[in-house]
Amino acid sequence: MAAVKASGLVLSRPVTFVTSNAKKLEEVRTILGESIPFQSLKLDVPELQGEPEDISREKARLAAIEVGGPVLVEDTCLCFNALKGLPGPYIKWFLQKLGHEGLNNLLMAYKDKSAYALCAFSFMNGPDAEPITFLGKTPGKIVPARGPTDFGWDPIFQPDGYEQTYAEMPKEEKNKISHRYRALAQVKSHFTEAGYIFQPDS
Ligand SMILES: O=c1nc[nH]c2c1ncn2[C@H]1C[C@H](O)[C@@H](COP(=O)(O)OP(=O)(O)OP(=O)(O)O)O1
Ligand SMILES: [Mg+2]
Repeated sequence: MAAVKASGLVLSRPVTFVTSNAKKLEEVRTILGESIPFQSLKLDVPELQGEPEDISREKARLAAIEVGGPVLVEDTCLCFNALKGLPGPYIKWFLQKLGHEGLNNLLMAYKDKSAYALCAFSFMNGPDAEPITFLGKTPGKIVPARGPTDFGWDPIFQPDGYEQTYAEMPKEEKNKISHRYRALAQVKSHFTEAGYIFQPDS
C-alpha cells in the first residue's frame, strides 16, 4: 500500500549493514541477533573528513545510493584525551602507519593516557530518507599491547573498570560493554519504538 510506505516505517528489504571490515560485521551480527531483519554488503564506502557523526551520516548517504534500500553503517573512532580527541576518526590510518607501539608513543609526552572508543552508527531507510545517528562511547586508557592482534586497536585499549584489554577479554564480555554494543542498543530501541514493519517488495 503506497500510503503506508510513504510513512517511512515500512522496511521494503532487510537492513543492509555496509562495511569493509569483517571483524566489525561479526560483532554487529552477534549483538543484533534476530532483533532486526539484517544482511550485509562488503564495501569500503568513501569517508569524508569531519566530526564522527557527520562522517557516519555521509557514509550512510553513499551506502544507501549504492544499495538502493535501507542501510546501516558505522564509523569508529579512538580518541586520546591528551590529544584533544585525536586520532579520532583517523585512527585507521594512524594504526596502519604507526602500529600499536607507535600509538602508545604518541602519548609518551603526556601523563594522561585516558581515551575513549566511539561508534557512530547511521541508519537510513533508503536513499530518499534522512539518516538517523546513534552514538556509543566506552571510556578507557591506552596501554602497551596485550592479547590477540586480530582486531585493530583492541590490544591497546583497556576499558575503565577492567584489568584486561578489549583483545584479552572474551568476546561476550567486550560485546556487553563496547562502544559498538552501546550504540547498537540505541539502534535496537529505535527499531522497537518506531515500530518498523518488514514488508518485502514482491
Ligand atoms: O572495536 C574495535 N576494536 C578495535 N579496532 C577497531 C574496532 N572497530 C574498528 N576498529 C578499527 C578498524 C579501523 O582500523 C578503525 C576504524 O575505521 P573505520 O573506517 O570505522 O573502519 P573500517 O574502514 O575498517 O571499516 P568500514 O568499511 O566500516 O569503514 O578502527
Ligand atoms: Mg572505513
